[in-house]
Amino acid sequence: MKRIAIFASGSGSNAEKIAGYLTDHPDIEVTLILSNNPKAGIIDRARRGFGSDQKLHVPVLVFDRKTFYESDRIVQLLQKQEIDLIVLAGFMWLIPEALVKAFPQKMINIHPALLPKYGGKGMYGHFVHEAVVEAGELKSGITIHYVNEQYDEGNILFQASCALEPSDTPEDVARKVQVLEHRYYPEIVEKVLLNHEITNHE
Ligand SMILES: Nc1nc2c(c(=O)[nH]1)N[C@@H](CN(C=O)c1ccc(C(=O)N[C@@H](CCC(=O)O)C(=O)O)cc1)CN2
Ligand SMILES: NCC(=O)N[C@@H]1O[C@H](COP(=O)([O-])[O-])[C@@H](O)[C@H]1O
Repeated sequence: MKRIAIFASGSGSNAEKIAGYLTDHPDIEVTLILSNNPKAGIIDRARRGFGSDQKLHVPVLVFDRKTFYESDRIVQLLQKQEIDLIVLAGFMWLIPEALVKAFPQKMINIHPALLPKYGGKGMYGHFVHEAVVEAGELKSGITIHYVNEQYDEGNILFQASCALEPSDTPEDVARKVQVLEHRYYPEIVEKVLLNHEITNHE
């Protein structure tokens, strides 16, 4: 059984889609959800349960900055739980080097733009879509990549794009990008764990 830990800071719609997609999967389970935000929406989603019958209940761990950056508690916990893949799904802090090195090529992230453009520090959530609109881009999309020590610079696994209209607002872009996220992230997580081939949908 392959075991996944999901990190999320906010609403958790991607985490929920992944957990729902993998409910009753014969070879993969979502073992733990972790968040740096005690008010994150993912906490309520986990409390309600995942899957069509909301019967999948996944433990949630909330941690603070001191624990995350000044202790090895999170690394120790993930190693003890024999996590095979760490999935960042709207996690908003920099993963420290110790955690990156403890899980080499075993940590992926989804970014709501076509990297390498519109990535790096400060590029998260609506800031990304505002920059895309400001630049007059006529397409955006998603990038799923391995995580290294820097923001958004890990090897790219998958990209999918969507067309934009000149009249699109950042909110319109966010909606179009979220459709791609929910469509592809669960499948890419599964393919990474099962070593299945991944092809782009640009
Ligand atoms: N070591 C890594 N850590 C993280 C990565 C990564 O690629 N390597 N990806 C991010 C996710 N992300 C974009 O996909 C991202 C998230 C947040 C930020 C950012 O600028 N954060 C702010 C703090 C925001 C907050 O406290 O709410 C900041 O660092 O000032 C950039 C990119 C997850 N971690
Ligand atoms: N740079 C990181 C970043 O901006 N990540 C983005 O945060 C959102 C989380 O939504 P969710 O909480 O509903 O899954 C997603 O759009 C994800 O791509």
